[in-house]
Amino acid sequence: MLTFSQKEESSIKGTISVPGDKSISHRAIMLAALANGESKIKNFLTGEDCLSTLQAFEDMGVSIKRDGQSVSVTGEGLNGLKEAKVPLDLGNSGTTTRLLLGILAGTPNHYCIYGDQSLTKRPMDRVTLPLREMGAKIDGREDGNLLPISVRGGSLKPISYTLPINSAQVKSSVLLAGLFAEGVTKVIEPVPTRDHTERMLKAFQVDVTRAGNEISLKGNQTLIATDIEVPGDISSAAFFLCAAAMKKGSHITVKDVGLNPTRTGVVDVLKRMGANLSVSTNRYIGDEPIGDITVDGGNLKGMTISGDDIPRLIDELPIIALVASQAKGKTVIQDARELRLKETDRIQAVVDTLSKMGVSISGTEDGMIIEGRQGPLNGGTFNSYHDHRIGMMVAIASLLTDESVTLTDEECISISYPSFFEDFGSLTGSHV
Ligand SMILES: O=C(O)C1=C[C@@H](OP(=O)(O)O)[C@@H](O)[C@H](O)C1
Ligand SMILES: C=C(OP(=O)(O)O)C(=O)O
Repeated sequence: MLTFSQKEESSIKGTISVPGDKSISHRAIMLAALANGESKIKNFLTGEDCLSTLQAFEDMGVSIKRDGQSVSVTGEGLNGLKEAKVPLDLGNSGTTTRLLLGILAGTPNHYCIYGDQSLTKRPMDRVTLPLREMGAKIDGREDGNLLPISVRGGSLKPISYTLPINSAQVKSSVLLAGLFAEGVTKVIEPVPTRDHTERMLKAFQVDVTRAGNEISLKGNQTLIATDIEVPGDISSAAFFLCAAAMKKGSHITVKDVGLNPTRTGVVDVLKRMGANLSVSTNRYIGDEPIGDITVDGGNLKGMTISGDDIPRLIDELPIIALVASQAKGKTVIQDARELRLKETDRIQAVVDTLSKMGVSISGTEDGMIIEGRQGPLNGGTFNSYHDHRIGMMVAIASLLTDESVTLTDEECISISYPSFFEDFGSLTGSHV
């Protein structure tokens, strides 16, 4: 339990670097484990989700050494994974589960996977259905939709798969299974989703091509070990970018953050809301752009966020909803039904939390409608719903009230941002 007691007039100031990107850290361990030779990963995210990925591959016999944020992985090629002696515990991580299922589908061993209470409720048929179509034997509760799930993979045939939902996890799962299939696997994505898997496969010298919205990959290619530096996570940076944008007098810079255009929806939305924000792309690490984002606090206006914007900021929607509560006019979020299937039902959690803080907000089937109020919020005691992004939203909301805000079950924030409270303290000058 944590209590925040900032003053309403306090602004946030300073320069930070946020921890490594969660999506990229997962993929770095996975691809390095499937490669031949030693890959060194710098700035690996030591959040619990990525540690679940690391542990799962160690359990499958991959030699992994970690020293803080530096990880060395020695892969033995596509067929190098061993049968694990234990069921694989994937904790709270949807990305680990869905991407790993793609890999296990191609591996001729038997595996059992399970996770925490939240992960056990999340739908897996979005990947188990196409993976079964490719030939994997998968079983689990609700006919393979819910964990625990068991897999016996091997002898996959390629498919051409049009994503029924706009999900990078599903795209990546099918592409990773495609590495093991005889022939060319194709994934068609009607709306672009984060493309870290495709970019990183190229870094491991896999020939993966894109023509329009169709991504193709031939099976049985050799992944060549490579070194990877993980950019800062823009989804973590978003909490402080949003905080600064809505607090007048604020001025912050987040350095060395990933600027992959499939992830920068939050930057575009803040700009469209009128935020004073500048981005400089400094360099590429691997195929991923990286740079600094500076934002000054000011007046914001409401807007509609929908369609192709959604996958580019899906994890940022809780904090964007909070920003909307401080903007002038109404903000409408649509086409974000997926939010109901995250670590918790994020539409319900955001609506309940912000309503209790005094915001006029309502949930819809696929989004939220938020009336800007531009006044101080109510304090009180709030729960994270065991969802890291809801917990961080509450912490940032505490900057918008002069009443005290207490957050319970805050430990879950270390799932994606283990040093969140240090950065919060350094930018707000407060000790929590
Ligand atoms: O591929 C990834 O690394 C992720 C994809 C997104 O999920 P969906 O693919 O389910 O939209 C996102 O919400 C998640 O935090 C990470
Ligand atoms: C939805 C998220 O992650 P995952 O799906 O990997 O649990 C998230 O980090 O917000």
